[in-house]
Amino acid sequence: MLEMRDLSLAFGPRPVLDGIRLDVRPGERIGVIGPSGAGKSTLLRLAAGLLHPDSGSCRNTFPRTRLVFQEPRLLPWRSVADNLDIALRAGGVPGDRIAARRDRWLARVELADAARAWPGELSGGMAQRAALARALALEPDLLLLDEPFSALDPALRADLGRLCAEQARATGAALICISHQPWELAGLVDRILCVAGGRIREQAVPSGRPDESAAEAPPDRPAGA
Ligand SMILES: Nc1ncnc2c1ncn2[C@@H]1O[C@H](COP(=O)(O)OP(=O)(O)OP(=O)(O)O)[C@@H](O)[C@H]1O
Repeated sequence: MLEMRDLSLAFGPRPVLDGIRLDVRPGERIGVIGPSGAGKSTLLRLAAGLLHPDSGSCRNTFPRTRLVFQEPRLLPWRSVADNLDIALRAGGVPGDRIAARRDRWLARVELADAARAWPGELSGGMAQRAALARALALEPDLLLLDEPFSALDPALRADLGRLCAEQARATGAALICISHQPWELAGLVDRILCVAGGRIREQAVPSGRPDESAAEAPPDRPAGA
């Protein structure tokens, strides 16, 4: 369970987040949208424990939280396989299970043939898939996605979004995914939060691309209510 209560955080004089209340329960899949600079990444970093609020509280009792960033952040001096192995070892996976787990996840993101490659030899999309495999292989129960697919082509973006949502459904993990395209979250999330002006508001989940459904609905109720 992730529980934010009256959470506020400022960088300088202006609060980025101001009096946030949010509950995320196991199995919930949440999209986060909002204008650039509104505080979406800050919200995820607070959830991951990388930042602490100035006031209020952020309580994360999910035992395994993983945050996937916009950039892959692979260790450049280790092979793709080693990048996963190191994370799995640090995550407490028993040594005799690491190779099988790593191979299964590299296959799921179609990188089985790139296991021995260096991160510098990968395309942007391949590197991002490796970073995602590294996160999912740890079987997180809270997966935080900070626009990790934004630089990828739309088809791959949709595939990887589906993979995350399927994995979350299969394992009962909670997922929070930032996106600049609300319609991309259709079918992947149960709730959408819009971050703006330091606050979050719940917003209807679109049913598909804008040409397939009505335009995104206006905010209708406060989040956490
Ligand atoms: N470590 C930091 N130090 C100072 N200011 C910061 C820091 N991190 C974020 N900010 C500021 O806080 C605000 C919110 O940043 P954040 O990255 O959370 O926005 P965002 O909604 O994720 O934006 P984008 O959609 O452009 O990624 C911005 O004005 C940013 O400049």
